[in-house]
Amino acid sequence: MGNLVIDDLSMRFDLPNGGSVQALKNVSLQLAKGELLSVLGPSGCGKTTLLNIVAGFLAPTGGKVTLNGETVTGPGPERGMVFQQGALFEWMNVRRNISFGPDMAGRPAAETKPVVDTLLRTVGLQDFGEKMIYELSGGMQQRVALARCLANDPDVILMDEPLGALDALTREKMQGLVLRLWKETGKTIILITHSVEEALLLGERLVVMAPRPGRIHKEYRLPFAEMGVGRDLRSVKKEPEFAQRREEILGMIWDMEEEIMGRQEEQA
Ligand SMILES: Nc1ncnc2c1ncn2[C@@H]1O[C@H](COP(=O)(O)OP(=O)(O)OP(=O)(O)O)[C@@H](O)[C@H]1O
Repeated sequence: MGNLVIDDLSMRFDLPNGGSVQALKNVSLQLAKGELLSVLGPSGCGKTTLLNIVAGFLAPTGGKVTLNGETVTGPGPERGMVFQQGALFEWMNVRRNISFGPDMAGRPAAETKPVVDTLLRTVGLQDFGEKMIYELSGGMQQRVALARCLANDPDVILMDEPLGALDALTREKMQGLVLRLWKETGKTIILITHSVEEALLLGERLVVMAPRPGRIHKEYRLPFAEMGVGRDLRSVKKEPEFAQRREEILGMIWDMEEEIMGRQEEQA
């Protein structure tokens, strides 16, 4: 039995004009503790909706999510979320951003301080604890977001395009950090990305979703995340199997997008 069970999820949004959108239909997935799943798919295939249901921000119209046997009915500290950007508290320094969850939970400062010190070192920000968020680069801000999430010691980390706003070089460094954190912490991670390369590099499992209705189109089990731990990720991308998978998945998503365009032209 998986640690996180997504069981036959469906989500229909009712629209003000009386119509509705079937954002997800019969999506099932099981993640064992410590698995890293990346989710790819064309725009509108329900990736964010899926993550928001697992986070407990949205209630599904069908099916359910359970974590360690408990049904998810709302947000909870055992499920941490890392967004693309903008979710940090600008008016607090780095240290206070990271300790926010434990502070809110009423943990004593003397207990939290060493945890924050360790996390600052883990994400390479040991000299930046007293800085304000606006003094940091985008990559550093995402390091804070990761540390803040880890400070709550969640069982599952949900990442919605966490590296999407970063420049290419910073993004590559951060991909290495995500892999290292995954291995060091043993957390279960679901990562949404629009980048096929990122999904291949970081996902030991990868799900490609299809739109209208949002559903699982294909699932892979991949060796690259394991290969990439502690290794230059550019060398992983040079593996022949990596290039082959990249072309296969790019072609799959291209075909889906062509079909969506075709349908939109028919409707116009
Ligand atoms: N609150 C809402 N009300 C109505 N429709 C919604 C709502 N949220 C999402 N949708 C619709 O559900 C579908 C799935 O949206 P979702 O944002 O989950 O897709 P996505 O794969 O994350 O897209 P993207 O890659 O562009 O972020 C889309 O057609 C979207 O318009």
